[in-house]
Amino acid sequence: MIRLSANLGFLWADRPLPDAIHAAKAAGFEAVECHWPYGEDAAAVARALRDTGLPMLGLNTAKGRPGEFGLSALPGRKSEARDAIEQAFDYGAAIGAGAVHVMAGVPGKAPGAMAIFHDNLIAACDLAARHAMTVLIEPLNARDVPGYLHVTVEAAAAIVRAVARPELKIMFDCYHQQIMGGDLLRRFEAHLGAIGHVQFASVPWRREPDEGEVAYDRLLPLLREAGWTGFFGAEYKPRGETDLGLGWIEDFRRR
Ligand SMILES: O=C(O)C(=O)[C@H](O)CO
Ligand SMILES: [Mg+2]
Repeated sequence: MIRLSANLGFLWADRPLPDAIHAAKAAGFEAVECHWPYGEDAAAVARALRDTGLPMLGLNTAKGRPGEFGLSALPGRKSEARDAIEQAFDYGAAIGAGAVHVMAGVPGKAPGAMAIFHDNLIAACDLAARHAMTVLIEPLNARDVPGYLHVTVEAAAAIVRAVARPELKIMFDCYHQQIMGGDLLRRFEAHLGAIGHVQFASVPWRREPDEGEVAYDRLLPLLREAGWTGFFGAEYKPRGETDLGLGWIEDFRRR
């Protein structure tokens, strides 16, 4: 059985987060995840999670200034990066989230960026160990986010190996990795042991998974057969009202 998580950074994004959590429950999702919930009252979010029984899988560290996509690999921004990591763990712990996605940012060719990211990931892993949470890093495709520190699952896996902490895992977003070379099943299998979450959306439009070049109704069962036992995060930008585009769920569940 495919277990689905609703990414509330995109789905029902026009609603306050507690309302979006209830909408996800009503639509049949079994978990939720979010992007940057910091403007929302954590107690209200925690209450909605309790009332619906949905786990909150994760949240992102702050993006920084417009266009930055994170702070954790940027030279000269250490205190902001550490504040963003602490903020994510504080908020995540308050709502019982499972993971923090530490966003690296777009250092381009800045010297030392990888070493800076490494140090910040160690700090994040220390917090994760204290809160029994996971740290995720997510390779983002180079077309949408030019200059992002790591754009392929292979690059993310090299970082995971170098940091060598059990708390650190990869967010394998099929949308980004299809754009960065495809061959999704084989690349997923090669890195399964290092993967901590999976997301999906149509390619190239990043909309509902019932369109585009990837047959997710077939791919997700194959990822499960390959050994993935976790949730699949629906992280797409709805074509219109979120509720009107959910027909794909029924089809996927039959698989
Ligand atoms: O963009 C993505 O794919 C993500 O999962 C992150 O939350 C960053 O927006
Ligand atoms: Mg993603």
